[in-house]
Amino acid sequence: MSSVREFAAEAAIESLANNTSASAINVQQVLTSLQSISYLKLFVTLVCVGLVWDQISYQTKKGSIPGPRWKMWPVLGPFLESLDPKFEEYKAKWDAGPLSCVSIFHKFVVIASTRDLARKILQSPKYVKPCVVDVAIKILRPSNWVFLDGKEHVDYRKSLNGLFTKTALAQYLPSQEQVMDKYIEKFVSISKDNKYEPQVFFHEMREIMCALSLKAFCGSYITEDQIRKVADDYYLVTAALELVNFPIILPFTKTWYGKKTADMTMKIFEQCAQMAKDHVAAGGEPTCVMDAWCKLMHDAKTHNDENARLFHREFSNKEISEAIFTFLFASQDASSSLACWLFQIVADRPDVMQKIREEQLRVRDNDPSMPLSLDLIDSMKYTYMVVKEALRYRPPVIMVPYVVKQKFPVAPNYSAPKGAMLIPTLYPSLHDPEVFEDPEEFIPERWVEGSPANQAKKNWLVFGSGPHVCLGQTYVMMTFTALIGKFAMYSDWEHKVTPLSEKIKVFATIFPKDDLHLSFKKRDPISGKVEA
Ligand code: HEM
Repeated sequence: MSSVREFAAEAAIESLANNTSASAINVQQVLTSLQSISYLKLFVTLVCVGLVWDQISYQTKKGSIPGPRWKMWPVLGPFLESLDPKFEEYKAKWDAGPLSCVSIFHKFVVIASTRDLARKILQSPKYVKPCVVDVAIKILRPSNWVFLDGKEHVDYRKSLNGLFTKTALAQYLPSQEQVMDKYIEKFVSISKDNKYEPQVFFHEMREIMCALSLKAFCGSYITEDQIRKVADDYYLVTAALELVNFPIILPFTKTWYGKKTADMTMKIFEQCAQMAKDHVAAGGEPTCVMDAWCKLMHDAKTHNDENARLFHREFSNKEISEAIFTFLFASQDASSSLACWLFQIVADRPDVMQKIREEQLRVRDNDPSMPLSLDLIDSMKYTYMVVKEALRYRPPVIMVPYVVKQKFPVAPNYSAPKGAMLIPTLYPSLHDPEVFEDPEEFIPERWVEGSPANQAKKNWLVFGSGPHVCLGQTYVMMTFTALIGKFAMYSDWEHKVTPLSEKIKVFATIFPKDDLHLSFKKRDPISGKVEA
């Protein structure tokens, strides 16, 4: 350390010595003062310079937008708050102004709370790209398509869109219906074991969502044991990818367990991908996403149109497994959030439950055993509106973090600096009183065709907008309409309302703060008789 100080002193002397003779006197002074600085003084000086620099940098980036006057914790900022995010604190930020800011560690974060600013950001791939925590790249692997940007991303996305069209989704329905039937039985059985006393159902909701996704993605190639294992362990991936996490994967930490789970799951997906390739090569019809992908590759060999050209190369098992993992990753938390709110709200609103039941029997001509199909789901207009309203009322994804690639003139009076995190918020536009009368009320009928809500397409930001708009949105609407319809016919569930039921807990997405207390009983869909 002392040699560093001496070197600094000598360097200072050398450069100054080249100047005038007046400076030569100063050289002596500088040398003397540098040599007399104690280690402690040097350290304190450096810290002070760092802190002042940190504040100046914050003020420059902040400009005129609302945010803490000073970085309260000069370096840490509201790091501790971000470890335990509170919905009310986010809401206060959105209410602070169309743009507001905060600083966490060295990261400067700008939050955009209006519909138009959110849309502008989501639709400006020239200036921004999705922001992921460092550890996500390690867990999802750097080779994953989801990290592509610009044209490369757009091209890859085109090849995936075909897996989630309505026609493609219809092929996955039979396997999904099996899962729905199984879980109706399972939820009743769990409740029976607990003497039909309401109990926490948060974990069960996550499990059914995982099982539904895995069946849709991998069909019969994934075994019941594998589904159970992935469903049991998946929360380790969510925990590893929290916004604030240690960027290096150390053994036995959250991120280490998350990576282990992700690797285990992708290994299973790789095996399934090979089975799907074999099935399609043998002339089999698609029954899951993997089959559909292999079929597109297979059919592309004999076609040369624009769509077929996207599949003129062989996607490896590893590549397919990584992409399928991103589908699970993107769907699991958001779908579980929607499931929790939907089951809670429908139980709390007997009028809504009754209308769903009436419709479910009507569209099936009073034959509850009629299998799910695209046309059948399309005819469930009221049930669809219930799902849509649940998504508006409690949008699972409230904000989507992006990172600024180059200085972005996001508003006439403000440019977001390169490297800043820019977060468009989705919640405020879905609770905008100008568009949604009584926005804090759950009103499925607001979505009837031609209504103001239905016409305000720009406010429908539940699934984002622009090049990264949710790939699974049609899947979500179809799956949940079918799911809540079947549960309403074949089961009767009770929700225990607690003071925390309507309060929002933020855990990647949003959940009822009391973790949802439910109890399910078997119900005869025709007579409506409930088993005691
Ligand atoms: C209720 C359930 C869901 C909600 C609320 C939701 C919402 C979102 C949102 C807000 C985004 C970011 C959009 C943007 O940046 O503009 C997104 C992206 C994405 N979602 Fe979903 N999602 C849900 C379920 C699903 C499901 C089931 C799948 C897969 C089957 C899926 C696949 C994806 C993918 C792959 C992306 C990234 C797309 C890209 O970067 O090109 N999501 N989703």
